[in-house]
Amino acid sequence: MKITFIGGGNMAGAILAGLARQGGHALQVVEPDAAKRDALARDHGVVPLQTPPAFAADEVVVLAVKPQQLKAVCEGIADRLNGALVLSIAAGVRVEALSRWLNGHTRIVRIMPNTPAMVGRGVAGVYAPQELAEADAEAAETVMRAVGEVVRLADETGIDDITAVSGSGPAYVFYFIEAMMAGAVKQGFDADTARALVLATFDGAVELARQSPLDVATLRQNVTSKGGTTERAIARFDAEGVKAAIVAGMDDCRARSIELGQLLSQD
Ligand SMILES: NC(=O)C1=CN([C@@H]2O[C@H](COP(=O)(O)OP(=O)(O)OC[C@H]3O[C@@H](n4cnc5c(N)ncnc54)[C@H](OP(=O)(O)O)[C@@H]3O)[C@@H](O)[C@H]2O)C=CC1
Ligand SMILES: O=C(O)[C@@H]1CCC=N1
Repeated sequence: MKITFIGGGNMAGAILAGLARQGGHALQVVEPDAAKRDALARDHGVVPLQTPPAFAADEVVVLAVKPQQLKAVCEGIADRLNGALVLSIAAGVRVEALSRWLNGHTRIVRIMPNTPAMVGRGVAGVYAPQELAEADAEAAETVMRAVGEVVRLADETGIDDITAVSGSGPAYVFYFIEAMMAGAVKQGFDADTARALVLATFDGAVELARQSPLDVATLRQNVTSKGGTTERAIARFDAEGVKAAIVAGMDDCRARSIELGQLLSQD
């Protein structure tokens, strides 16, 4: 597949790294920042471009700029698409607005990826409007399957839902890792050892959760001996409302996705 990314930032870089590793694709990136462009060319063999080329109907264009940059980018490529399949990874912005900005273009699929795509362990939600040819939806899934798992979403609101879970989710996990590393350093470990201990703990716990027939709550209870040490830690987390704060933060994340869509789709 010939795939051109418009925007070569964090998320595009992660997907391009995965696609390049898989091989077999002709990859291009349009990115104003020369340093980012050159790094993608050097590290992943992506053809760097300063301005969008003319596309063809058998090509894929991935819109990978910030939601606030999307309208200008769409208007800039609308008359160069020539029927190409457009995949938007932007948070919030709905198909209806994209289509309007792209002069009525309808071959549009929305995707909510996440940055572990960089190491082939992403999770992406894919929403294709019902009117779209199934082959286009499958093409979008094929692109994302190169860098991880894919979940097909029946409704566009599913993109808001999945943004709160897996799209933004890696940041929640890194936040928890950061907190545990800070805690480990406080116990006296040097930063490198703290990092190694915490990452190994995450790795092991996730793998155990994946392989075990027990549910996650039971696995947690199995660590938590009555009157023991873990119980104290969890009691403090509960008293500080950690779990409730995470759930509320995810609600806020989803609400921001909807808000972004409403704010940016008005133009
Ligand atoms: N980061 C993430 O984990 C995820 C991000 N997304 C979505 O991906 C999109 C990109 O996010 P992210 O990668 O984090 O953002 P970045 O800011 O890292 O990437 C956007 C890139 O687009 C470049 N750009 C700006 N204007 C243009 C233009 N006219 N033509 C081409 N390139 C342009 C920017 O350059 P400059 O910096 O010079 O402006 C920047 O390098 C967003 O819409 C976001 O919602 C979705 C899922 C996860
Ligand atoms: O924070 C954001 O807006 C983007 C979308 C999902 C992850 N990062």
